[in-house]
Amino acid sequence: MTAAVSLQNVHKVYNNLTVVNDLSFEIQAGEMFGLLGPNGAGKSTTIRMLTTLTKPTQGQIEVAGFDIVRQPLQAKQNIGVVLQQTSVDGDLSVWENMELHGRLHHIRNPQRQQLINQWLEYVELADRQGDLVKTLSGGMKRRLQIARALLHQPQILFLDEPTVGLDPQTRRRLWEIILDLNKQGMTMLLTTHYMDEVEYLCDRIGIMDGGKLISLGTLAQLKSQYGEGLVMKQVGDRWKYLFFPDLPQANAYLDRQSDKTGMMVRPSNLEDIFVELTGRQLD
Ligand SMILES: Nc1ncnc2c1ncn2[C@@H]1O[C@H](COP(=O)(O)OP(=O)(O)OP(=O)(O)O)[C@@H](O)[C@H]1O
Repeated sequence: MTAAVSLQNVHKVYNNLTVVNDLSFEIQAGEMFGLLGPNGAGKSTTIRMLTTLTKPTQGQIEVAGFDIVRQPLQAKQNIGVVLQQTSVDGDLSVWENMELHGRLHHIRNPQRQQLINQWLEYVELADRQGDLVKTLSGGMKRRLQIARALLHQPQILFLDEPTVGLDPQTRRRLWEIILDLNKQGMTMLLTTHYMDEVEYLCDRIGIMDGGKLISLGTLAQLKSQYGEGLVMKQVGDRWKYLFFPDLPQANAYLDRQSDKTGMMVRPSNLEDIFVELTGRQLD
């Protein structure tokens, strides 16, 4: 497999503050990669560098085989971007937003019209094509952003917190779209605060904290690294977590305790691993 995205020793410094600190990882073609981390971890800054919106202070980034500093235009032609702030123009119609993006990417007619139709159908917005974007719901705006990001047929899609602020049903609908695109071969990187989102969607997970990548692997790898069985022990008003390689060993530990008050056993999950790694809960 070829690396679709590659970061080598990437740093980003704002006003003497290092917000991305020596980040190195690769995303393979066709992979769905999730960057998870608390507020301020550096996820958005990483996505902004990967999508050429800001330059790394140090280090090398290649996207679709192009260096993002030396070949930003070629890199941009190969990526689609859905950022946190809904960046679709509310005073233009759905169709006009797509049309504008198509023109900016020099997609000629009739292909432009055909692609606009195709992607609006795909995200189920064809019947709203004449409506002003400001009349759409949050979920519809996000679907429009995705359709627009796909219009120039990128190989890699970057999604910065794609489901933040959406109701559970709308999140599910977006997840289905994201999974379907990935099934069609799209390489994806998404950032999120939500554990269930990465557990459901991502092949591999990178956990960031304080600008650093503190863990990287599949969910199964992370669980086997930290332990699949968990004993929770109440100490005062806090829970102490004890990891065990598997559930039977966690149960065996509990059985050996003469006083089991305030203790319980369960399989570990990503959130437990995150808390263990960072000492913090996610929002
Ligand atoms: N343009 C900027 N100038 C100065 N500092 C910045 C700038 N952009 C981001 N930062 C700082 O960089 C750090 C990382 O921010 P970033 O937005 O990348 O984190 P994040 O993991 O995406 O957080 P969130 O989940 O809240 O979006 C923060 O301390 C933030 O204040």
